[in-house]
Amino acid sequence: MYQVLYCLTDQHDWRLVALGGAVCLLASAAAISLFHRARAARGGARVSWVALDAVVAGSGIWATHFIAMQAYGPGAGGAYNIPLTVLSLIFAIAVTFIGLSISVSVTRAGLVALGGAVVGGGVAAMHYTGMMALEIPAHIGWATGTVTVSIVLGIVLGSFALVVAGRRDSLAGALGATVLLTLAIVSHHFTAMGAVELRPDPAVVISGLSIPPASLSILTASAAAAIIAIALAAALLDRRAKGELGRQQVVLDTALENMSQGLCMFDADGKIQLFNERYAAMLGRTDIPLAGRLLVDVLREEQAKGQWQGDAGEFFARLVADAREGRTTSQVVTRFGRSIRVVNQPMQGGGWVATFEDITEWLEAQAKISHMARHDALTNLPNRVLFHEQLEQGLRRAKSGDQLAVLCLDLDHFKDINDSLGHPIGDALLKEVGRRLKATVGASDTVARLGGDEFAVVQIGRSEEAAARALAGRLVEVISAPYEIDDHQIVIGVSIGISLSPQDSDNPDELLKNADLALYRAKADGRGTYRFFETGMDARAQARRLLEMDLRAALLRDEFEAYYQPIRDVASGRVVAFEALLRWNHPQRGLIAPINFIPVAEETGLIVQLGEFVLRSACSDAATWPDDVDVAVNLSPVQFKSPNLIASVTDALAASGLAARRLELEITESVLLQNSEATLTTLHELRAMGVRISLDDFGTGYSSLSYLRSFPFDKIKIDRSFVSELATREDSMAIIRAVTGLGRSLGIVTTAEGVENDAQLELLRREGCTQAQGYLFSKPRPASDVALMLNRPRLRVSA
Ligand SMILES: Nc1nc2c(ncn2[C@@H]2O[C@@H]3COP(=O)(O)O[C@H]4[C@@H](O)[C@H](n5cnc6c(=O)[nH]c(N)nc65)O[C@@H]4COP(=O)(O)O[C@H]3[C@H]2O)c(=O)[nH]1
Repeated sequence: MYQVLYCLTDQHDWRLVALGGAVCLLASAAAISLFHRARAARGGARVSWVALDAVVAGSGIWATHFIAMQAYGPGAGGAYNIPLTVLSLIFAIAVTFIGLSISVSVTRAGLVALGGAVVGGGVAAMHYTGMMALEIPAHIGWATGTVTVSIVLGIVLGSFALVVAGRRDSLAGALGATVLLTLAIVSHHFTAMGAVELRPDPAVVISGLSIPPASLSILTASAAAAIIAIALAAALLDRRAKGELGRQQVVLDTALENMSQGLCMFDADGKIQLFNERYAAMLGRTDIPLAGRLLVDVLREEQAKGQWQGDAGEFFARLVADAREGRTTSQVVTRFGRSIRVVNQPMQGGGWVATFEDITEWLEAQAKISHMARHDALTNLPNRVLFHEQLEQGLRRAKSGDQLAVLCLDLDHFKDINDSLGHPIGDALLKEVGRRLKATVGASDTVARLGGDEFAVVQIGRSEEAAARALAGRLVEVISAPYEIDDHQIVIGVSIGISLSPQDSDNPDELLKNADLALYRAKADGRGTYRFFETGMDARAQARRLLEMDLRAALLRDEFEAYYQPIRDVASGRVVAFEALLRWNHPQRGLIAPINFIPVAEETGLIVQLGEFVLRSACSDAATWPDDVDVAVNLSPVQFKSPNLIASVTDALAASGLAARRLELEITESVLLQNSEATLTTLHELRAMGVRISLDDFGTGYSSLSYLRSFPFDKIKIDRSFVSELATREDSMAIIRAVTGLGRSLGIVTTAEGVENDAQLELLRREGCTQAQGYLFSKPRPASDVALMLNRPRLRVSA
């Protein structure tokens, strides 16, 4: 130590030492700056930066050494061997290049230090080669211990210098590293110089291949100038790079702050490295310091404020572990009433980026879409899709003991309301029906609208027939109560079909189908009622479907024919008219009576075509009869719903040339039951054409008498059930008496149907009945038999 101090103070020119130190500091600063650039670069660019760095550092070490040697008094008389001087420069640059290459490409502090040690070794290699180049008239000896210390100093301080430089690219880091590298070079040099032991020997000859100190001064000055130039260029480049970096930073900041998502970047330890304001705002972390903090500390702080629940440590550890194992995780969390989707994406080299997206509106829209897909828009009741799911769910529960009933509901003649009062009223009615249904069923039952005027109910947990029956009865009653919609009083009935689980099936589709079949039955049985599913309904429905297909084919194949039954004047016995009765000449089944196909024809609408056929046939047949013989044709209620009725009557009359007064149309009370306003208008129009209107099957309805007031009928036809019971039931006699009396006083013709014997005819004559019709005179017969029926008073031959 003393030796080194002595060497410094007594053997060196301080001004030159200061100059060497300055050159060394400058070169170190440039070297560290270039080291940072090299670390930031990749591939070929990095190699170039390292090479430049090695040239600057190597030249700096070399220049420092030779400037310091100028300051070394004992060496003043000597010269420098050229090859060794050059070799020392090559050593300085080459070894530094190796050391820098190591430190630049690694992150582990140990390896960075190794690179620094190599650089320190380079300083020593340069120094001792440079000393070997010194040629003075003396022998140079070395104090081994001091030599070792000088090498260790260079290596250790060199390591420190690069470790500090590698830690971070900051001004403080750069300054620290510069000082350490300068110290490494300077301390090595002067310690090594302290190890020199000169033994003067004038016999030592200076070789011819040496450079005099004056020339070396020029060389070292050039090297120093080159270093300064390179240092300036590096500083400039550094500045430009920093400027570019700054601009990129601004762009990045702008992008980050204008993102609709929140973003936060964490390092491998879970420390917050970067975040945007949206992140802080979304998670309510605007008043908490975030930058550089461990996420777990932030969470704990929030927890203390009551803004975060859970085990912060465990949550944090899981996040760090997921990132370490390269797992991308995603979850939806709720913060301040908002739903936020968080995605944690691991980064290469450790750490993760978390993005936060507010998906509240998106989730709401999703929920709305899913609601719309499973609910009916008008009534907001579950639709067929959801109903099916609920039914399945109910059945699953039923399997564990509970039982259930499916009720299918259909509003009676809803189409009439829609057609006559308009769709807005129809819609309002459906809504109200839905509301009433919901209000009537039990809390655990479900109501759905399956479409149109079809509703369904699942009664859960109570499958006994009695419970389903009670509910169905209640529903019929509740739905049938009058509705007040937009100043319209509406009355509508409902038909209900019921199937039970597990009795009828435990399969949702089958239960629905069975309830539907039962509904079909309820409708066929007169509507406004409910029916339970029974085995065999399926077969009946199947038979109906076959019949429907058969009917359509029969229409095309012309298998229908009008038969005629005479109607006689009771007083004179004269045939005054014939009633047209439809028959189906089935190729396999023979002659089929209307009771077997008219209901299906009415349900399917085929009755309109059939009715037109009968009208045409009856009119053209009647046109061939005597002028005083009329023809009566039955009209179905369904035909009154068709807008073509008036036109088809007009056409039939026109085509046949039959006088309208000879045509009699028979309608039943059920025609007047439906949309009476429109029906009455049609009836009046027909009447205005000269056609006569009869009220058929009188006495079988609920308020036959009241219908007589609603329209001025030309004829009342007393139902054959009263005639057949004339002799046995007094009330039948009383009814016939009342009807004939009523007819007389109103000036309406009365016709008794189903007269089968003389006794009945005699009683009817006594009561003043105008006309009679029945097997007593003839069964319905084909048109070809009309002449026969006109000429013979009684024709018992059956048809
Ligand atoms: N037991 C008994 N029955 C008698 C007697 N006299 C007549 N009948 C039957 O009573 C029915 C009278 O016709 P309806 O009441 O209008 O009842 C008709 C009518 O409502 C309907 N119908 C028949 N043809 C047509 C048609 O062309 N169009 C429409 N819409 N309905 C028709 O089918 C019903 C049944 O017709 P049919 O089977 O031909 O039955 C006829 C006739 O054969 C009798 O003395 N004893």
